[in-house]
Amino acid sequence: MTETGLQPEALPETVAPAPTARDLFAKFDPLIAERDKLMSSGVRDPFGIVMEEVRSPTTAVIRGQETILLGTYNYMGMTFDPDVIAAGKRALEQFGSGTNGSRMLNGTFRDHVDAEDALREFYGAAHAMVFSTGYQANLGVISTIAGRGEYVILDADSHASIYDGCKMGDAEIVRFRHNSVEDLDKRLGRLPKEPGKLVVLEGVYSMLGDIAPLREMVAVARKHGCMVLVDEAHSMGFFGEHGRGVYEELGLALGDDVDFVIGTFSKSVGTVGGFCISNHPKFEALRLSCRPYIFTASLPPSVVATAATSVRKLMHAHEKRARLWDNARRLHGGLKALGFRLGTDAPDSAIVAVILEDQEQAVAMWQGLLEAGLYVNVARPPATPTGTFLLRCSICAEHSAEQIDRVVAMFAAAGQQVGAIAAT
Ligand SMILES: Cc1ncc(COP(=O)(O)O)c(C=O)c1O
Repeated sequence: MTETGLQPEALPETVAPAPTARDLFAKFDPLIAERDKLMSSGVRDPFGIVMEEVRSPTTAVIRGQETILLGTYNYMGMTFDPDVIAAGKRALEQFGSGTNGSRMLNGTFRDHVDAEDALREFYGAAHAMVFSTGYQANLGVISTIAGRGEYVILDADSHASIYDGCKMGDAEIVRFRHNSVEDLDKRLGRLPKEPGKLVVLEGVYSMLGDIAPLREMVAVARKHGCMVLVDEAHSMGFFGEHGRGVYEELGLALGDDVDFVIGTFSKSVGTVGGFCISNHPKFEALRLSCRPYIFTASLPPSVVATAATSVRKLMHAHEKRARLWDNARRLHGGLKALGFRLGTDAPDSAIVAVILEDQEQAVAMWQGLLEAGLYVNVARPPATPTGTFLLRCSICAEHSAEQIDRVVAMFAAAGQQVGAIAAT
């Protein structure tokens, strides 16, 4: 007798082999091969470099070496602001390290309400809603606002969070050619008149650092009866008189021209979190319907306290804004003079993207810069348009002119070494 009580002779003669699990990771083989290729070409950290020590908004220790940071989105250098740090410490001590719950349940603390007040002040807006990240803000707002039978119309070069927000919702998705007002007009003209439509734009597109022709885009969107959402992730703090973004810079108004502004705390604000602001009278209904707002824990009070302090300081950061633009012009001019092809002709963005021929050249130059003590971002498809390989620099108001000059010299040496520019 066996343990189960079956006689051995009662077992079927052949036992079908237990099915083995189909390996769901097989589809990742090409990615793994690419990672191995990168590593064999000398890239030590294909999953991102490690910041061993960060000493200021513009310097860190990477691979044991003091390195200039030119590839973070710390545009306004708020991460080491003493008032911001003090606010975080106060909230940490007062409320503990986390909220343990959703904003809808136990996760709204006084500092969350205060961060939303700070955003309303900053934008002069009626409503503000804080999310755990900017990614979730796009995911939640786009997927909730544009529903079944309606349309969401987006720029082909939109950020992944915008694409994912569209995919998560039930609306029909229509893409138009990057920054093309004519194409937007043409595509909107083909859609039925009745259904609700949401046009989603970005103030600054983060790969090439180019600015959207928002005035013309909004005029076209309104002509076709569309609502407009603008993601100002890469412009908040330094575009427009109050630092509200490209829409403010171009003289557009919240409400009349733009219905929703999406932003993030992870760039100029210098912490983490996302938000949406609006003057729409029914905006607060999103708190009851937006899944990425409801079904996740709220940000720790220390994080939203740093955000609120930073946002209020950014309202008056006129000197910092001026320094950031000086730095942007200095870097743009320096790299252009060396003969690099840049993402935009005009120095009107805090992102300066150097366009390279291929992945090998981009990776080799990125490595050369890192070894010389400079960190920039390397970007390639699918994050960039097909066939575009970039070394992306993002400027900080706290970079000194001397640091920018050193950066230009490092680009000259590394660019000559890989043949991206002619040797002098
Ligand atoms: C245009 C844009 N929107 C949204 C986000 C997401 O922001 P967060 O880092 O807060 O998730 C990013 C981040 O890179 C972005 O570039």
